[in-house]
Amino acid sequence: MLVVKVGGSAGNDYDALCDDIATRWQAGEHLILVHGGSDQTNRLAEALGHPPRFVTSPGGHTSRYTDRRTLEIFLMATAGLVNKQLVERLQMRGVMALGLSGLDGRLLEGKRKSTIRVIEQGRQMILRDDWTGTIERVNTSLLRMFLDAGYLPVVAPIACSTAGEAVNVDGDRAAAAIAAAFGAQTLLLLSNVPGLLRHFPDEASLINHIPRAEVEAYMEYAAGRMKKKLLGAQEALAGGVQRVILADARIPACISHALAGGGTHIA
Ligand SMILES: Nc1ncnc2c1ncn2[C@@H]1O[C@H](COP(=O)(O)OP(=O)(O)OP(=O)(O)O)[C@@H](O)[C@H]1O
Repeated sequence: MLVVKVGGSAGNDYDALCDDIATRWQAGEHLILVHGGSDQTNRLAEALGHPPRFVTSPGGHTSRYTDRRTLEIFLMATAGLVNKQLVERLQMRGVMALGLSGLDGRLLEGKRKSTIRVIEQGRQMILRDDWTGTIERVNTSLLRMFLDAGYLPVVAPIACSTAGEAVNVDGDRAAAAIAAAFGAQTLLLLSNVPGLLRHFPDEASLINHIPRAEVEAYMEYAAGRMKKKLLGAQEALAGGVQRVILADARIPACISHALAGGGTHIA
């Protein structure tokens, strides 16, 4: 089983990705696709007059502040447009793709954090009306049912809280939870960079290999949301996934390229 997560930031080539997926799927490979939606969420938020706001936790992780209106915009853009654009591309290539969010059938279940601690202008603050969460359970039997029936699940990173609310969850960590729940051999985190760069944005400084026990030490090279990818990698490996690859989704045959040694391999 291969779990692939493609980012939603600008620059990724979804057509090339779907070409590669279709070839692999038609050759009989089982895979699950998870995706992000940052760029479309930002555009829609601007268009609707509710611009995005990013906050930094005391631990240094950056995330989208998700008040109720932002959650609704995130649902429209990510579970709506991005999810259906991927499903459409896969269907056009003959793949029986099925779009879902983690809310549907409690595919991804977890805890909502209704308040979050953030650092703003050097001061710690508490923000309320937050609709983000962390995943605690993956409904593997539902995903397995679709896979066994010949469907390729395309999953948007929204989870269902224990109380049944929709919550925004991180896409990389959602993919990690799914990969761990399935005991996947490989988790592929594709985005608009070649992998972890020692000197971002210098692409010649790509780090090819990170020993699994040393991920923490490499956090110092990751700024902003790249930290979440390393965190997701750590969670996947701790959950039994054999290797995590951070690789480029802007190039043709991006999955094959990554599996053949491209990107940053963590194992
Ligand atoms: N050391 C680094 N190496 C590579 N990228 C880095 C590094 N530090 C920070 N980054 C940033 O991380 C970004 C990738 O994370 P980002 O969250 O934007 O991707 P994404 O997976 O497309 O998002 P989403 O799934 O939320 O839509 C890169 O575009 C880059 O700006």
